[in-house]
Amino acid sequence: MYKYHCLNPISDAGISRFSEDYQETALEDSDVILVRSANMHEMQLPDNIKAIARAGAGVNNIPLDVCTKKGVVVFNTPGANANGVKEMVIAGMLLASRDIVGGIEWVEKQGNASDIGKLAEKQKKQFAGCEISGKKLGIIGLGAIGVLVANAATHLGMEVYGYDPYISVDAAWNLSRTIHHINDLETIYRECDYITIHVPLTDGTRKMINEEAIRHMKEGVVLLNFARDLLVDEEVLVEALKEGKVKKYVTDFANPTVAGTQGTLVTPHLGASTEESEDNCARMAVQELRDYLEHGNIKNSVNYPNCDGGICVDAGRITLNHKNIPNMISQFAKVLGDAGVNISDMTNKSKGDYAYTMIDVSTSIPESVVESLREIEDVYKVRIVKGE
Ligand SMILES: NC(=O)c1ccc[n+]([C@@H]2O[C@H](COP(=O)([O-])OP(=O)(O)OC[C@H]3O[C@@H](n4cnc5c(N)ncnc54)[C@H](O)[C@@H]3O)[C@@H](O)[C@H]2O)c1
Ligand SMILES: O=C(O)CC[C@@H](O)C(=O)O
Repeated sequence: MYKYHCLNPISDAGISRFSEDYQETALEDSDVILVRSANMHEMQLPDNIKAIARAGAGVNNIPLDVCTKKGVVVFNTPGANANGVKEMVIAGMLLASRDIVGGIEWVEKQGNASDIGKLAEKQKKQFAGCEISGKKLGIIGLGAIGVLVANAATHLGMEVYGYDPYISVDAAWNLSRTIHHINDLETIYRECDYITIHVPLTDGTRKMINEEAIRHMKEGVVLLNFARDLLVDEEVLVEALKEGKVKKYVTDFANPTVAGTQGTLVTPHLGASTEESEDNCARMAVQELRDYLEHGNIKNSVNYPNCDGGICVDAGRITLNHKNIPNMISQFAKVLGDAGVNISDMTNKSKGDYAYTMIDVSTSIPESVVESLREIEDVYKVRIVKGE
């Protein structure tokens, strides 16, 4: 029986894909964790945890270093909620361009006034705005969301400038040919009427929209942030809103600095809150966990390499999460050889400083072998996937 624990509500479209061999349990008893935005940084991770699946894209709520050194594989669900966010970004650009919200509120205030139609015609000019068609949109980060926003904005008549020095081949293939590929952020800042940011929050991207960046932007620019609030120096941004340098700040992250501040349009982290996105993320997350628990396969991990050994057809399968340093494989082979365990297949993959080894064997695996493998320095986790 495998055991899972959910730190946030996870769509039943995914949970229902756990077979009868799975049971929801308390954190301390579980093998794997499903999470959305719950902050895990202060959490004590029980030793039995083997994997965490983030039903979403951003993993800044998960202590990756701690997990990696405990041999805990962290998955996310790339692209599964990208369409939901894309639609919010388009809505954000429209809401920032025309005072639709102000207009709706005005009508609500009139109640059932009999002359409301006449009044509306008189008052409507205060809610007028501009169209997005023909304007320049700068997109920072051309991943799953950035590409969808770029293509949709192009179809809405915008001229799109895209910046992503690390763009993946897949993303590049999916990008409309009409998009200007920009190699420096200054061009985006100088040229664009709307700028939207779609990069992960890391030490390298924290506060990338700072005083200097804003200084280079066009007067009256609209800034959209559906990625993470800490990407923007919001203290500086609020000043820029007061001065009119930035016309509107559309953000999906409510916090005391921006909530209720003049010039902001703030939503409560709604980007991925659609039935479709929640279902897609949950389905992908559960699939990743099952493939890892049942077969030892890794797909879409942010801290360990992809590894696909399919279904084990031999007597046993052992997996090891370890440091990516010389002499590890020979130590594993020696332990198995000394115990008379024959290796029938072996895969070793690495990602940066960390590696994952999958060994299929043609005989059963004695407990003493597992213990010896665990004793090897810089081995973080040893798992018998099959053949105990
Ligand atoms: N508001 C929401 O509900 C919501 C939903 C999904 C994702 N997000 C946030 O949006 C982020 C992006 O999501 P995604 O699905 O597009 O992720 P993704 O991984 O598909 O794309 C991120 C892109 O950013 C690029 N990048 C990284 N550093 C960069 C830099 N310094 N400059 C320019 N580009 C850089 C990467 O090369 C990649 O192409 C997530 O990390 C998450 O924080 C928010
Ligand atoms: O789970 C959510 O609602 C938000 C997800 C989003 O922030 C993400 O990074 O994918």
